[in-house]
Amino acid sequence: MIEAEWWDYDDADEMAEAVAGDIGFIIESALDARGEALIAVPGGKTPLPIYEKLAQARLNWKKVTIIPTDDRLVPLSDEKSNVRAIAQAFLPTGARVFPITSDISDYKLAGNSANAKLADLKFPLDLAWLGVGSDGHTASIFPGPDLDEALNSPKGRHAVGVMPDPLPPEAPFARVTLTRSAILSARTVLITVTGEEKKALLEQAIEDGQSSKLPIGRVLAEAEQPIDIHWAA
Ligand SMILES: O=C1O[C@H](COP(=O)(O)O)[C@@H](O)[C@H](O)[C@H]1O
Repeated sequence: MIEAEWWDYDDADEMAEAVAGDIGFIIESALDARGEALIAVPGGKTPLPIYEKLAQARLNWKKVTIIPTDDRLVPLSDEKSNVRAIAQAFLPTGARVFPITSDISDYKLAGNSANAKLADLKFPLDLAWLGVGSDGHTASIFPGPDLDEALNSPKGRHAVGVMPDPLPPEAPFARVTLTRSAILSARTVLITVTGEEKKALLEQAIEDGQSSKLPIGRVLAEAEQPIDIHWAA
């Protein structure tokens, strides 16, 4: 049974303020408890105003490592690169922004390389912050030949390479993504979405649970922790 708590806002600005406050608190608690924080943040467009607010928080950013939940296999200079937007927002704070892609075009090898890079970090994540695509993907867990590996890789396998099928028109690239086990081992899991369409999709995915056809439903179905879902119209 998925335990989800919804937080509704009138607009994206109000949501950005509230979510940045919550994430700031999560980071501060991790710094107090362990002296460092490791968080994964989504790419795409929805999180951009939240990055901006969060980057204004007064935190000991030098002890914070930020990784993308997933990335597109494009050069770091490409505006579709998730880590590029994360770096633009957070490098000025002094945080460590950790790319999970490299210059490897074979997506399976790129996934292995991301997994090897992530072995240098201290999991579990303090936060897995997820977005949801209008097709129901989350991170870069998509329908296609790699769905099973992304969902069912064993504990300790943090990342895999994926080829979405169909390719999403807004960013038609092979990807690397955190696995479901890496996401769900996080101390906190938080979702941000906007718009009525994604709200309805997420409600249906939660209701369907294990039998959901959508990656977000399949990920959440295995969650043992309560999930906070922040939604703005
Ligand atoms: O391609 C991606 O899409 C999802 C959703 O992005 P959004 O702009 O529709 O919120 C995102 O969470 C993921 O990280 C990204 O690679």
